[in-house]
Amino acid sequence: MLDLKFIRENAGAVKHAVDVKGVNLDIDELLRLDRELVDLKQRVEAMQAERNANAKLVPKATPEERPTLIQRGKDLAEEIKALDPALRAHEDNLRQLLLRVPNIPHASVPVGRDDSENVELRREGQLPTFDFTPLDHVDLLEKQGWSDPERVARVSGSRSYLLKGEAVMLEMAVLMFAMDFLSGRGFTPLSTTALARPEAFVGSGHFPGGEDQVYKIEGDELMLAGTAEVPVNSLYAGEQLSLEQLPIAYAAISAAFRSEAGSAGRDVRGLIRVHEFRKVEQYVLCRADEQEALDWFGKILGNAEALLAALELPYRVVQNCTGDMGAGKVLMYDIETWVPSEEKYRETHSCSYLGDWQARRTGLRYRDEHGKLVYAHTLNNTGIAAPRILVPLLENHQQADGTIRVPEALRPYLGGKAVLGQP
Ligand SMILES: Nc1ncnc2c1ncn2[C@@H]1O[C@H](COS(=O)(=O)NC(=O)[C@@H](N)CO)[C@@H](O)[C@H]1O
Repeated sequence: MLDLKFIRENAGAVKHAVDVKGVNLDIDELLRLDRELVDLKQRVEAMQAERNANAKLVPKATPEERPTLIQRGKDLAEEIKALDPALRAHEDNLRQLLLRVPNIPHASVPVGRDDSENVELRREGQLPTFDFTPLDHVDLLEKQGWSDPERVARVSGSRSYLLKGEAVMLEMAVLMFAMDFLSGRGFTPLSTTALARPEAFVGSGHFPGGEDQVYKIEGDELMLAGTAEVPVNSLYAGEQLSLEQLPIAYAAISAAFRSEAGSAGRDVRGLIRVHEFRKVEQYVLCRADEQEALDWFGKILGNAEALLAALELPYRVVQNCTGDMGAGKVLMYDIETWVPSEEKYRETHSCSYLGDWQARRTGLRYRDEHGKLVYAHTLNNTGIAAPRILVPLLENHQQADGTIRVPEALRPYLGGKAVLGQP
């Protein structure tokens, strides 16, 4: 959400953001509604002023004048009350529109319609060469008896997954490694629920618009978040944080649930796109200072890159174009990790800076050095998401006999093993 004053004074920039982000919103309609609401509020204030002035006359009035004055006071009270529904309706309509206003993209963001126009910034790591025919992750899991896709599909349908044996230890090892790594870099570990109230989805910016991605619970207002970003972003909603409490930096591990509505037919095989997964999420809440926030952007991006480097996985960093960054982002980079079986880089991390757009809709404020209440800036990036990360992990480190070489960094989490699986 942007400041209404900012929208009034920068309608052109906001309309440009609406246009380049492909948001379906009429800013002129919003500004018209805003003006109507201002007029309505001024009318009510004028009537209240008249009513107050009128009330002061009553004690000084003569017995003849008093009834008229008292009646006038009652009439004014009725007229003010009669305007209430219109005032409330206008405020609600305006808020609904404000929640849809996109953030202004950073000057460096390439204008584009969709992910095909994202810009590759750099590639890191050597692509693997195999002197044998490599298997894809589904066949590797099958070969090692680490999966049971038919049985789990019978119980839990498509986009479900079950890991068995050492693949389970690998999944937990990579998540624990990420938590260890991030807490070593000053991120406070959190283990959070994925359950959250609808307001938390509004606060993060997933609502309005992303309702169809979220699993709801019959008869319960709580919903299942697709990322710990949703509950974590609302932990401090409505509080007045102190400067001493900032910056807040969390490494939050949670389950993540996604309906993947609209993804029919995409990535239906294997572990890339499932309904429930686990994610270690990097979340930062800092002062409303773009330079400090951009430094944090570099840190959380760098953390993810360092994790991938430690896992000895080749990847590339892309900058998301305006059409593939979502309404709330100022700046967004995806990290895509090499998947040999597809001979493609596939997204494994998504790093975002949202300015005060989330803070404004969540109510995340702090008292600055002048004692002024200021909306904070927020950022987030994936630390590690499993099982998706297992796809490049298994495929890049597979050996000719179908066993998996364990990257050095993970060995301490796997009892020192250098290889997983049986030849
Ligand atoms: N359906 C899914 N199945 C498995 N992994 C997924 C799924 N959806 C997303 N992920 C993983 O979660 C990561 C982050 O998801 S995201 O929507 O791109 N971004 C966020 O959720 C942000 N909060 C940053 O983590 C993705 O890069 C991917 O690695």
